[in-house]
Amino acid sequence: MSVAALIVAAGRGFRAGNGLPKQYRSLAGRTILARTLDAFLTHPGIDVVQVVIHPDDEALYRQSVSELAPHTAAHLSPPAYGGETRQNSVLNGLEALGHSAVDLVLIHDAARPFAEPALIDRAIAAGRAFRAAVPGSAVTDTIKVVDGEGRAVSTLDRATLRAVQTPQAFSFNVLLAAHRKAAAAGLHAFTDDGALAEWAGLTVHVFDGDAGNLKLTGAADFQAAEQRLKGRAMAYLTRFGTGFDVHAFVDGDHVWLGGIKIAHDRGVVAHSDGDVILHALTDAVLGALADGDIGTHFPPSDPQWRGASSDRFLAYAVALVRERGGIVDHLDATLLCERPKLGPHREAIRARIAAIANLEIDQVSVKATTTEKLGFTGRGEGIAAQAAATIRLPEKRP
Ligand SMILES: Nc1ccn([C@@H]2O[C@H](COP(=O)(O)OP(=O)(O)OP(=O)(O)O)[C@@H](O)[C@H]2O)c(=O)n1
Ligand SMILES: C[C@](O)(CO)[C@H](O)COP(=O)(O)O
Repeated sequence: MSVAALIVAAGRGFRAGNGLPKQYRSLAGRTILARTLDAFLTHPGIDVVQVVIHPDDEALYRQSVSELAPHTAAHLSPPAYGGETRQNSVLNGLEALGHSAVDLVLIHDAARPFAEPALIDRAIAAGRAFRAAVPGSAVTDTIKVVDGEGRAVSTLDRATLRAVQTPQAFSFNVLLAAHRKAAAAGLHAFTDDGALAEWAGLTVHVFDGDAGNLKLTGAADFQAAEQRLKGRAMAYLTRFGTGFDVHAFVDGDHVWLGGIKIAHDRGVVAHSDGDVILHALTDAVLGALADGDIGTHFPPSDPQWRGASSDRFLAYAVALVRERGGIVDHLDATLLCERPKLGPHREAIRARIAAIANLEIDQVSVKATTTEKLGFTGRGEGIAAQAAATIRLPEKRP
């Protein structure tokens, strides 16, 4: 049985304000969408993850995916485009998934980044048992029906009410048929798939939700989520890693430094593009993770890394930190050579490293020193860089 997660991320987030669609806002250094995707991509019960995005958000989507570890992101299907309403977006995602052999589908809001593995386990089990199942929690407020003037019309029996969340689990074919039927009937505004399934005549089972599975809707929700992650930050351990890299000079007309191509009267001998700053930084991040070095992850014997842009090495190492629920706090590199001079390129290099690692520029430092004409760098035989990375890793995965 193949289980798919369909993540709807095509909304505009009007109620949250802030301009940026809320699923692409950052929470403690990581976008909400990356957090949501990670929960499903790393769950062993999920075989395929389909995301539905707004056509204007391609670049934002790619940025969020770059925060995932590459081996995790490999399980993502190409994104589908959403529609005017959440319901339309779900239908588009189901149609996109229709080409894979999916039996059970979990529909989940991108705006709910705190879905715990146990909740996903419950959704899969209930979906298998009941064909249509939604997570719900008892309500603690008294709920009143009001008229257009704000007057209470009636008070509902709280004991019969449940506040419903996602992920909602359905037999794939059953939900797709119900969605097509609703669209054909001109109905497009069901606020959840459970309601649409009820309309289509299905019996929808309610299983235990999770009070922590917050949907980020208004500004206050973002503050609460930040607070929650700050609370978790108490349980983070700071780790520090160092890196060092050398390349020999040969005939050539440029060098790559910190992801920037710099005209020079020498080139470097390298399997990749020979960017000593990015290589040293990659090793520093891997060092902080205690997870081997650049050669372990990108063997020089592997022809696919010949001439490779070193951007991907650093992006990969940073994604590993984030995949483990960690945060990169600071990257610092020192270039060792007589020439080229770093000064004219320093800000461009800092900006480029910040973009590769998805950091603010004030989290990136780049410095340089000559070695007073001593040693191989002093004689102009080669170029070197050393680097340090400060990261935080959770004692317990968030
Ligand atoms: N046309 C839409 C509308 C919503 N969603 C997604 O459905 C989820 C729940 O919707 P909501 O929280 O209402 O998000 P928005 O529609 O973005 O918010 P708002 O109503 O404030 O604009 C979100 O992950 C949102 O991206 C979607 O994929 N397509
Ligand atoms: C699907 C949902 O999250 C269940 O609580 C909710 O109905 C989505 O509502 P929204 O208005 O699209 O945020």
